[in-house]
Amino acid sequence: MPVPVQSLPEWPADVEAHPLLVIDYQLLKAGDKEEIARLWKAGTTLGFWYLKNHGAEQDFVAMWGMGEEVFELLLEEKMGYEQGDEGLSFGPDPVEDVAKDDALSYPKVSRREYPTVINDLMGPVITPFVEKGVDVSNTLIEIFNDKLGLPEGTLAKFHRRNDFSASETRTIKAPANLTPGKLAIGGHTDFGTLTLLVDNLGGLQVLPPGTTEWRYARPLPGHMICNVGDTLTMFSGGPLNSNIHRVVSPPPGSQSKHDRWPADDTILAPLLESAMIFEAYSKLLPEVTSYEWFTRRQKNYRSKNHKGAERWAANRGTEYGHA
Ligand SMILES: O=C(O)CCC(=O)C(=O)O
Ligand SMILES: [Fe+2]
Repeated sequence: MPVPVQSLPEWPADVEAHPLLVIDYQLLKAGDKEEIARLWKAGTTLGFWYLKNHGAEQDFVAMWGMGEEVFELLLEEKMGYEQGDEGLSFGPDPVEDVAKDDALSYPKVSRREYPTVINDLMGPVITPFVEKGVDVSNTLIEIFNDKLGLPEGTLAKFHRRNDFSASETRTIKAPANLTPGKLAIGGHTDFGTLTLLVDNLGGLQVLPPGTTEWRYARPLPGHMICNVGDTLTMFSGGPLNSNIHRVVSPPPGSQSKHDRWPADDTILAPLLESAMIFEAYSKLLPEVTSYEWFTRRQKNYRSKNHKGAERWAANRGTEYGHA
């Protein structure tokens, strides 16, 4: 039987973690200028921050439980719902991805079908998590819009709740007691506008800008870890930082004895409007739509599409400042 999240071992005292700014969602909602300035600082430096008081704390627990049920499915059953090699990642491979569009329209199918176990958990677990994720993302996006000096609603136009996008919720399992020193996920940047991450155990590491040492970003109970994705870096012309990160396994200390369950809600879509941003952006990156950006990266992850040594670069993001 899995150990309840509330009883998991705490972060080991002898393992150092990188401090992230803690941002209070309720203060952001209330328009608190200092908190908004701290969010901007987090977004333009490391590009990672904690978010507290977001109201989704119980949904975290439900999502981790959802992972446990789904990953008990036989592989053959899951492969019947495989994502394919065309560049979109909804479906099990070997993570469980559910499109935001399907979670919000359930029981109407918008993008694809899912195994019964997912359908059964859509209403009670997945849809409420996605609803909250979309609300949080849209609040953060509105603040960044303002701080970037864009006309009101500019970024929002590219993140309309009911417009199709590559936004999805993703659940990944890293089983307990893995061989130490392995990378669960290699160094990468995220595709989307924002990622909202809910980890039950450690493993996530960031490479702070201008340094060469990977540092743990430890999960804090009840907090999301939010990060800027490639799309927001591109929209902003550079200042909002989609920072490189990775996941090492197993989790540190006695946490290593437990299955690791990250779930995240990733939001993606395109933009370009303010003259200031446009100029900075055109120096940084050639013009590309979010669909092209996402599908290029996702497609080139797939082993069927590997073409020798150049495949690694083919699925990279903004790590090297170019597309
Ligand atoms: O598992 C984690 O903590 C991070 C996962 C991640 O980086 C991703 O899904 O893009
Ligand atoms: Fe990531």
